[in-house]
Amino acid sequence: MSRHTTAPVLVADRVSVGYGRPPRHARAVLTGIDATLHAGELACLVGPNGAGKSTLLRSLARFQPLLAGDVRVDGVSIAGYTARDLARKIAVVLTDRVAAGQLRAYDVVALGRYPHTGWAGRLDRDDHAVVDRCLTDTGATHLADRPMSELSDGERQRIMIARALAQEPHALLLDEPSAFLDVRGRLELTTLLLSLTHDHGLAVLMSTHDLEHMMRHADQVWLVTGGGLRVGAPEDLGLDGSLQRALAGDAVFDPVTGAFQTGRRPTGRVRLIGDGATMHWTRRALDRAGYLAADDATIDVICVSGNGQPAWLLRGDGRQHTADSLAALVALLRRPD
Ligand SMILES: Nc1ncnc2c1ncn2[C@@H]1O[C@H](COP(=O)(O)OP(=O)(O)OP(=O)(O)O)[C@@H](O)[C@H]1O
Repeated sequence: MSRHTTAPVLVADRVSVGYGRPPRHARAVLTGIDATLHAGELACLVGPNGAGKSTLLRSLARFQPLLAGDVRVDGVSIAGYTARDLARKIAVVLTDRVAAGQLRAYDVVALGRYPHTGWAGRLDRDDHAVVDRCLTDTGATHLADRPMSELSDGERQRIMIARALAQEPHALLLDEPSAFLDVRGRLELTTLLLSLTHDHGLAVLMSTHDLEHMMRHADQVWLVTGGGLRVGAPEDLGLDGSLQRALAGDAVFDPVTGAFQTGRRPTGRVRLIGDGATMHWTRRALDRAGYLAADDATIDVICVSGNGQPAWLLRGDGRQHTADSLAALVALLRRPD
């Protein structure tokens, strides 16, 4: 499928989710949700702790009943699917630990084929090929023979994603899939999800607290705010202040860098001169140390190169020093002479 496939796969129509029995004993966590997940789209579900992200994901996949409204997948209400047919449409990776006993990782991924196999659950050659492919795609081939009970959190997460992919669903819902992954694992997961969505047309909705990932890669953000949901491109939600209001608390969302920063006020100002990577990391070090880069500041910090090594010249207010590291530069700035 092409990168620009935009057919709606999952549509939430005036949905309320929560706990208890409607109407009298229900406690709604989120209400009035209208949202559409499209083929070929990576959507990130974000919001503060306890806002209702897991509850929404579980409800969209019919793991718990809706309090109101309807969810349609490929045009049909989820209430109208058999469990087996729904599993061909939606796969879910939750954070709950599964009791896999002494099952090997391969067997767990093979369980993902259940919507496609006969009642006996016997896998044919094509099914095994799918399982192998899903293990390869998730970088988990080397784990295939290991018992699930012996896997690390990150390794188990890969297997659970492989299992979900083995269902060959149209929509994949993941609850904080990167929570246990190391830096390399996170990058590989991002690459995998972008390939599944943009190259193969899968619709993916994942909850995350990794805002940098969201800002960089999400086609759409599902932002939980005020007991409801606001959907938009990450940049639009950054520009109109929605991310700041919903997520930042005391932190400040910098609409220029797309990053969240603490609400600490800068303690000094410098004029920063330089370019490239040295300039980038210098700005970060100064920012962390509480110095704002401003063109009208009376102290210059000049990024220079000495013998191919970065170095810095600090000049102004009657003093001039050089520093051979950013730590030294920050120490000089803080020195009260
Ligand atoms: N089984 C349950 N019964 C009743 N209330 C629940 C149940 N599970 C969660 N809740 C409540 O529903 C609300 C939303 O919880 P949920 O786990 O969906 O939030 P979340 O956005 O996923 O949070 P986090 O970012 O911390 O994972 C919370 O107030 C939580 O206490």
